[in-house]
Amino acid sequence: MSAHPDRDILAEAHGLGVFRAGRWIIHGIDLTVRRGEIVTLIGPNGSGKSTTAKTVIGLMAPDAGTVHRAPGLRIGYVPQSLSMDGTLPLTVSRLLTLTQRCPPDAIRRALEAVGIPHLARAQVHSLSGGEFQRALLARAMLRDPDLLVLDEPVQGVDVQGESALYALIGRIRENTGCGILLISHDLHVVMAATDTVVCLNGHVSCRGTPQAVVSNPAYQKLFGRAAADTLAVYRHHEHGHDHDHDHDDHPEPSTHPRTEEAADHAR
Ligand SMILES: Nc1ncnc2c1ncn2[C@@H]1O[C@H](COP(=O)(O)OP(=O)(O)OP(=O)(O)O)[C@@H](O)[C@H]1O
Repeated sequence: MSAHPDRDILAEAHGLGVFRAGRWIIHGIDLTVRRGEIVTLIGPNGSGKSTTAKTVIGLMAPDAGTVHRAPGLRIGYVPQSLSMDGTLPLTVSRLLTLTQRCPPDAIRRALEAVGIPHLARAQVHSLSGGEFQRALLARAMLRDPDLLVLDEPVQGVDVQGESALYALIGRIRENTGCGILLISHDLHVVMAATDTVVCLNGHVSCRGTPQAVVSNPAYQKLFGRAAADTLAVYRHHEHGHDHDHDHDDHPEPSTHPRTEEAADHAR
């Protein structure tokens, strides 16, 4: 973390609330993403992860609270789903330039960065799930974002592919210094790759480092059996990697290792 943490803030939300169809689908959410930090929103289906992310980046207007974004902030966003007509001929290169103009060299570099330079001319509908997610990531990176927002980036990807994608996301953070807001409802893989986990259930149930969150009763209550499994996996993971982490080859988490329980006033 730099000596000027406030200058590193890319986006910050206070007391965020979104009211739809007669109810608060999220409320009272505080969230900060800093340069070089990976923040992961986890929570069950319908817990408000996508709504929170969309509000933070300005795609949705909040009905309560405030959002501050750094002036001139460049955002790369990979939405949860992208409906595409499978019959439409569309190459990967063209997918990358549908909504933005960029030179062939930039396309090549973006595809290289996500490990699929050989697929530039492939048809999008022929890609595997993992290749498609990588292509979407390349598309978001073409904007040279300060803040990369990835809504369920590993959906449709097998377990091995998942780890590879999270490793890639970690490398993107290290190589570009961007901040990353990740959304996920899977637990252990994403948590290991994260600085700060925010556990949502309409409101913030708990937050902190992955270590702090997995031990938090609010997290365990929200995820039940899956939480216990994560705890076991995470401890195993941590233990298994202790010796590697003696050398300072991983950046320190960029937020304080705190665990915070919000008042449980949901709904
Ligand atoms: N425009 C809307 N009008 C009414 N309800 C909405 C609207 N948008 C979202 N919701 C509801 O708000 C809740 C939160 O939705 P959101 O997509 O943010 O959840 P999520 O945590 O991302 O879920 P998932 O894990 O299933 O992707 C859901 O119950 C959803 O049905």
